[in-house]
Amino acid sequence: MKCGGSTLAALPDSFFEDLKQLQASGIQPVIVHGGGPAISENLEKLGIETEFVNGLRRTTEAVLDVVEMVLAGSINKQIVRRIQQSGGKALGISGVDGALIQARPVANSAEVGWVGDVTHVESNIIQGIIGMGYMPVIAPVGVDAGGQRYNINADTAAGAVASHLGTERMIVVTDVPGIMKEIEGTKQVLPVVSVQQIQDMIESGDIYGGMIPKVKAAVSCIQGDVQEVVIVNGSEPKILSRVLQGETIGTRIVR
Ligand SMILES: Nc1ncnc2c1ncn2[C@@H]1O[C@H](COP(=O)(O)OP(=O)(O)O)[C@@H](O)[C@H]1O
Ligand SMILES: CC(=O)N[C@@H](CCC(=O)OP(=O)(O)O)C(=O)O
Repeated sequence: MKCGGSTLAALPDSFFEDLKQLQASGIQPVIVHGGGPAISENLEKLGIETEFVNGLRRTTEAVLDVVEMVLAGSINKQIVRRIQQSGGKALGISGVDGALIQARPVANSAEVGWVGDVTHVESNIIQGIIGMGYMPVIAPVGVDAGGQRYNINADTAAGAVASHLGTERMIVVTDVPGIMKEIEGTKQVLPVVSVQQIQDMIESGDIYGGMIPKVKAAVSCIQGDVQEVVIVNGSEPKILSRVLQGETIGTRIVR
């Protein structure tokens, strides 16, 4: 599951209770989280300028310090604490620990700086945490063999984790009820979207901004073992169990 920074603060206690119940019923959720708004807030407090290039934060060494502090620090621990408060068992880890998320510079690194693409995920670490009875909560910071850190878009990191784990499904929890499109003057949630429709909607501008890395990550993981990616709003009651029960909610992205 990917939990977006857009929705983290607004997630109700019932979201974490639902998660705990899923864990207790034998389902093994794995969380990769974002935290874009909290990073921007902290950069602003420190007087460090921030800018996005095609949805990716331009990441200097100074920005990287704040990204790691916020993602692997406060945000990661906030999620762990909320799961524990609901009675669940969670263990927070960043992509740097155990070289969990291995990365290399993105193709346009001259423009965006220390932003990474995922080259490998040490999925045995995730399996080990699950094996100990804990829910892994992963911050999307990557590392390479030389010890360099990378800022990785959380959707990209979640897609790579889902692919390497070979999970059946990735749920993307965000602040909108799914992929929306204006149909006959009203904005509607599309219940199912194919890879071809996604390409058309990016070209037409119906999918823009923060939705672009989500759909790109979805397309890349459903070309592997992942069967479907579901985009949902985290503030809807019992959203995770409703998706798992097969309710028509949010947007399902299928091959
Ligand atoms: N077609 C679309 N349907 C729904 N949301 C869209 C669409 N295209 C762009 N968006 C935007 O994507 C945003 C979600 O991405 P983002 O803000 O990065 O969230 P997160 O922090 O959860 O990753 C929505 O709030 C919305 O503004
Ligand atoms: C390279 C890049 O842009 N990284 C993101 C990482 C956090 C993220 O993706 O958080 P959301 O899911 O809340 O957007 C950033 O610096 O904001």
